[in-house]
Amino acid sequence: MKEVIIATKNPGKAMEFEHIFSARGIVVRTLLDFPEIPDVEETGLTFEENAILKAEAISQALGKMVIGDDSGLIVDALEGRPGIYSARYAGEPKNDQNNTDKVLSELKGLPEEKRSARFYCALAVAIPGQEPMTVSGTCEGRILEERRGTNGFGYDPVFYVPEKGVAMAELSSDEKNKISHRANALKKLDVVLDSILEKTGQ
Ligand SMILES: O=c1nc[nH]c2c1ncn2[C@H]1C[C@H](O)[C@@H](COP(=O)(O)OP(=O)(O)OP(=O)(O)O)O1
Ligand SMILES: [Mg+2]
Repeated sequence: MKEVIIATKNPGKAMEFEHIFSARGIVVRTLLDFPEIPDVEETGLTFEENAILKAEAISQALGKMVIGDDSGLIVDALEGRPGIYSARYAGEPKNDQNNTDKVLSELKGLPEEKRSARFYCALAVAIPGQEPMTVSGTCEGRILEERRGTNGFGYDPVFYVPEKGVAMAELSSDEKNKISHRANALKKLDVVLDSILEKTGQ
């Protein structure tokens, strides 16, 4: 059975990767399966740098091909914040509820046309002894005035997806996994992933 290791401790991301890869007969393992591996410090200044930091640290620790995901929410009215600091926007320990509350309160009273935002996902592929490669994907939308829906994770309840007419957290996982920033980034990996799996024998 083919296997892909994702350098994440986020259960929401883990579920999405499992969902997308299982359709192709690939088993996903995440850091939730390796609790002994310490956290990777996200000291990069871009999503790509952080995705590489995560992928390379875990690839080195396990001696295998590993994919890192660094993602977040970019809000135009906030000059791109929370951006790479999305996970810890309202401080540490990270808390989705507090993070979304902070964005909602910062945008309070702002009219719809000024609430544009996008999700961004950078994926890095690290293979022992090789230079890492990255791909990215986005998903355009706007910030709602209050939470809607209970699916997904993170900022999904406050992110309106115009093409669907609902909040991201109101989409089924099937629907989200067709249009999300993560899915869009993964589509760009599609072409190379099969040959990588062949070469690494994973
Ligand atoms: O599809 C998404 N729907 C809603 N919110 C999302 C999504 N994708 C990323 N996000 C938010 C969650 C978190 O606030 C930040 C990611 O931060 P990020 O450091 O990449 O992930 P994380 O710390 O949760 O787990 P890990 O680093 O172990 O992969 O952006
Ligand atoms: Mg993180």
